[in-house]
Amino acid sequence: TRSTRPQRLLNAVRKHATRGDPQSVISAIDHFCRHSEWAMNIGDEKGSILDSVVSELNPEKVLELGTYCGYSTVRIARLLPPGARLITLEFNADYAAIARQVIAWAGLEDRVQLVEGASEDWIPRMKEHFGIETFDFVFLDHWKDRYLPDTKLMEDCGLLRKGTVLLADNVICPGVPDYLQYVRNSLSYKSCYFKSHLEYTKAEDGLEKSVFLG
Ligand SMILES: O=C(NC/C=C/[C@H]1O[C@@H](Sc2ccncc2)[C@H](O)[C@@H]1O)c1cc([N+](=O)[O-])cc(O)c1O
Ligand SMILES: [Mg+2]
Repeated sequence: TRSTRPQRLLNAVRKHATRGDPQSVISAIDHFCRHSEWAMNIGDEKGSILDSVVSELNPEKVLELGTYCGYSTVRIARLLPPGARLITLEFNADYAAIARQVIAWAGLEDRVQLVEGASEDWIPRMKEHFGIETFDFVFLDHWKDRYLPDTKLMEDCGLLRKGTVLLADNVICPGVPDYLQYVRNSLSYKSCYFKSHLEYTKAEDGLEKSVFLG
């Protein structure tokens, strides 16, 4: 049977990246997506914005919604101190299997916990199952119609604290209008837009950074 695009992306990582070198994994995926096959990773341009937000925050507890092949998981985890933890939720078992190998190739498995399942099922279980009190940073990059309900669910489950930062991918393309309207008008958030481009293209896209005010 034909290989899948995530499998071909993993092959490119194994072929061109150095084990234990996260930057080489990032570069191998970006090269594959620019020159071989487009894939829905955040990419290098928006990825640099993600890097600057994470570096400024130095979060201990991170949640990522939507692992896909693990590209942004590697981008975030490579910037975390060894004691920090990144929990990443992925619904699709095939994507999860690829992402585990990408994360391992980067040598970051010690600070990443990939959980298979749906965010709506796992968000309510973060406290009792993972011993998480609150998250310092949340990266949203999963199904676009889940950004808003999952944000409200995180609020209701007490997983956000004063100062928690939410960073949402694709707020222009494909777009998340209901989520944008909410974080930009709610008195519980201070929100700002980082204009950029859709990964590996010239189309406009951007990231929305929203600080929870409690
Ligand atoms: O559709 C997009 N992303 C949806 C991503 C979804 C990812 O999250 C889980 S779903 C899940 C994971 C966890 N919990 C519940 C559901 C899917 O299995 C996939 O791995 C997208 C599309 C474009 N584009 O240009 O079309 C560009 C992008 O940057 C995108 O992120
Ligand atoms: Mg995205």
